[in-house]
Amino acid sequence: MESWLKSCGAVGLDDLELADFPVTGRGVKTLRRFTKGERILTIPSGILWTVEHAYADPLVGSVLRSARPPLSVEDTLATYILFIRSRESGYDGLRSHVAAFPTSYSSSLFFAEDELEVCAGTSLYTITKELDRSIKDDYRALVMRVLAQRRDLFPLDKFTIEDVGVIYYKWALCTVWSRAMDFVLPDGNSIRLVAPFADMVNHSSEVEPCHVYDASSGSLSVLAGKDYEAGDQAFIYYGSIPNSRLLRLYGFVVPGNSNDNYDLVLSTHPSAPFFELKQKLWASAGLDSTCTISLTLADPLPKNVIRYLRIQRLDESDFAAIAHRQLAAADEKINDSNEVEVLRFLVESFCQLLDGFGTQLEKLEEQLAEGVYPSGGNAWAAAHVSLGEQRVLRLARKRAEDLLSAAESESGDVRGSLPAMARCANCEKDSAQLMLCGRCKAIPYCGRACQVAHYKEHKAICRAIASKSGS
Ligand SMILES: C[S@@+](CC[C@H](N)C(=O)[O-])C[C@H]1O[C@@H](n2cnc3c(N)ncnc32)[C@H](O)[C@@H]1O
Repeated sequence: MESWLKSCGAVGLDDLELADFPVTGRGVKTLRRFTKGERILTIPSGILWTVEHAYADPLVGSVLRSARPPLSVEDTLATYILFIRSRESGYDGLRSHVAAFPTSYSSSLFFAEDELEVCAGTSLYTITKELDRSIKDDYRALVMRVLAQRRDLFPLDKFTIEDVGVIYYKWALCTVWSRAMDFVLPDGNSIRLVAPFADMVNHSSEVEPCHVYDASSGSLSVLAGKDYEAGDQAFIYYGSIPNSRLLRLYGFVVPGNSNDNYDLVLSTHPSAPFFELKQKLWASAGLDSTCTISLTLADPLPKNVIRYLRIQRLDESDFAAIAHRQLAAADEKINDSNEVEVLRFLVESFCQLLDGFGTQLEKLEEQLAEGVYPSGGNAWAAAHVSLGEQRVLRLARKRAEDLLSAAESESGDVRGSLPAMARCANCEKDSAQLMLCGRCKAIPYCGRACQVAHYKEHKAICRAIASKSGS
């Protein structure tokens, strides 16, 4: 591959070589000192893998171009890679690059059931399962749209025998996910490319972003993201990516990843009361009736979550009261009861989400410390994804609990003392004989039967309040 790259004008290969390193596996070794910012490697336009290059291919270009509906960028690249891989002659340079791709990947897509189970409750768990299903459908659609149209270019034994084909297709997708680089062009469009040899450079969060695409020449360069001594591994920065995404796309995790997050999906059914009015309010607050908000370690409870819920939980009397004023950003609380309701709902929701994790945070930490999951293995990586998401959610819950305490004391709705004429939380009957839940001492019931009937709904918030008050 190196001689092909040099003959095509690649610059920098004499000062670099491929080598095996602990943790990252194969990577690029520097053979001399480099100062931060210095150019290490340039791969010229002609030998990059892009959609344009695939479209320009004399054999397969027109097939890819004419697919209807058009193929996605990743399907175009994956199909082109599969096509090159299947050639027995010609395309020597590209074939030498394909021959250097890993033969298997450690993306969560390839995890055994019990390995994936370790991160049950995470977004990775759900997405991986969905992806596994959708890849089979996508492959069938690809066969119909492209592969079966030209058996001469896509031979049956390598492409269209269902099980074999799906395995090849998954491999090609993982190749694109783990090796492609994305850039925004000066005209605002974006480009996804795979650059031979530059795609051998591993990720480190300790280097500055240092791979650049020159739109005028169409070449890809890697600069030194820090100072290197001869013999050091050269790195690039793949991006601020949480472990869930790293594991799905690249097949590795960074323990204690500061980019870990939890994608909170907020949605409201269109049959909900006042849905259209609420939809307008969400739009004026820059939100949508269904939105995904990323909770992060740095900002575990973004304002948009509360903005969304303030609007979602407006009732008839709120609408009457706010009709005369603009509720544009929902930045300020709407009224005391709405605020308390929003925050109680949030605390409860976070408790339920946390309850949904297959293995709780403390248990995972204990298992990792005891070496239950072999370091660097699939289950170990899945455990780190779960840890990251649970840590973010716990911070979010704590933030919501603190806000709830403040809102309750402001509104006079302080837990622990029964307001006059309070109602049973289950049957909502007024009663002078109400008793409080013995554990959280916050929620009133008219009797044991109602307390038992309400337990399923109550248990999450009960646990949260009780753990906060130490009972
Ligand atoms: C762009 S390729 C880099 C070259 C790759 N190591 C190879 O041998 O082809 C990306 C893949 O390298 C590995 N990798 C990159 N950075 C890593 C890191 N910091 N820790 C562990 N594996 C890493 C992952 O397998 C990832 O999918």
